[in-house]
Amino acid sequence: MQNSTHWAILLSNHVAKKKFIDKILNHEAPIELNFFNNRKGILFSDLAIEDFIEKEYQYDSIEADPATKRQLRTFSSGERKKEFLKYCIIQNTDYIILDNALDHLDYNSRIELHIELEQLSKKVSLIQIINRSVDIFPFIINRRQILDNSFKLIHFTDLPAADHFLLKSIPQPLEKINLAESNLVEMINLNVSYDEKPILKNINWTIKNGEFWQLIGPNGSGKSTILSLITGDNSKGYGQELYLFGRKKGTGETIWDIKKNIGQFSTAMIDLFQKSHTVEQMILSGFFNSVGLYLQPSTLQTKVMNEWLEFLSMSHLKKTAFIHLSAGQQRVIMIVRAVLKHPPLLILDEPTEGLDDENVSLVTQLISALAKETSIAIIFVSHRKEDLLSPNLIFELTPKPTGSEGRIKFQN
Ligand SMILES: Nc1ncnc2c1ncn2[C@@H]1O[C@H](COP(=O)(O)OP(=O)(O)OP(=O)(O)O)[C@@H](O)[C@H]1O
Repeated sequence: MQNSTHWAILLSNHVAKKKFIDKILNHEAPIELNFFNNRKGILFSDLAIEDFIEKEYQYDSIEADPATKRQLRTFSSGERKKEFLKYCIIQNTDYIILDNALDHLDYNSRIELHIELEQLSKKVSLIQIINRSVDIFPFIINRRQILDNSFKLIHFTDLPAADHFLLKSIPQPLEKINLAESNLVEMINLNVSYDEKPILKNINWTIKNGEFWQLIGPNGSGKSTILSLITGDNSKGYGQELYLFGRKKGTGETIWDIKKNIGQFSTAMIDLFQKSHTVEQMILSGFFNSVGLYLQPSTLQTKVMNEWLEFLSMSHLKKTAFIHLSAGQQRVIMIVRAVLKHPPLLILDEPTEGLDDENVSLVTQLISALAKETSIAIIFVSHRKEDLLSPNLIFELTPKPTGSEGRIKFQN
């Protein structure tokens, strides 16, 4: 297989990625890629993985790797990628489209996948679709970028990251949530196992007011599990030394007693919203903790919403449908929705995954401003080190056969 059959294509978030990928798979690739038009391909992407999980669930079957005796949904997000790649390889297609293959993978898994794909490139053509230029595999020499839905392939240039906002101060909340406790979360010797498989072992972690944490750990080390304990969504916290906002878990609190103190963002949350809502409706719904705006906002609430839009230099987009925003703008609006009330704790689960360089800059500037200008404690979960973000503390999970151990890796 000649190297000339491998392509890296950098897509801006303005490009309708699915449509572009479907064109290639349906033998309608643009001229430069017409090598693929009479060949059979398969898509390796998060969406393809989700479809696969749906199929396994529907038929109660194990399709990806029968040897594991486990359905794909029972794996962590990183583990799922590895399993699904094995499945793609055994389908023996002429080419594989790798859609943001490195997203959600930890550092070592990225290196492993890189080596594996370089080997694989000797047997099968690869089309790497990426949003971030740093992710391009060095062994792929054909590099192009696409900036809009004309799907025109142009030669690759580095786009400068733009400064978007931050000329003003973060808008203040209507009321401050005052907590007597400075320890927002306290875990003492916390253990979690699933079906007798130990996941977390003797975790000791205290999160205080205003701290900016990054939570790291390899795929499957238990990051999502820890977050679900903090948000009150995981029942494994009962009967353990887990204190959330000054109260021991399982002492008669409601889920709302916990959740009212937390703002949360994960990419999966975007799917919960009707995208036809306008930007202002999306932000205002944060006052009512509703998925959509069903109550009339007060004058003061509207004033705060306007202040946020001004802060973001997005006032002109107020009446725009959320769906028409760029992916980065959508995330910024979702994060604003989560922090309107300046909750004591903000949880950001991989907020930059899938974004292009320009939108990463937009989102990281907002997070950085929240960390610097407010007393909101932040837990930022990411496998990437973002240049614009400087968490004060890093909590690292290290997998062991007896369950992941946790430690503070960095403190400044
Ligand atoms: N409901 C469940 N039943 C059985 N096993 C589970 C369940 N939820 C998670 N696990 C397992 O617990 C381990 C930790 O998963 P978790 O999703 O917390 O890891 P993670 O660090 O967030 O991974 P990633 O970086 O890949 O997202 C994994 O081995 C996963 O397969």
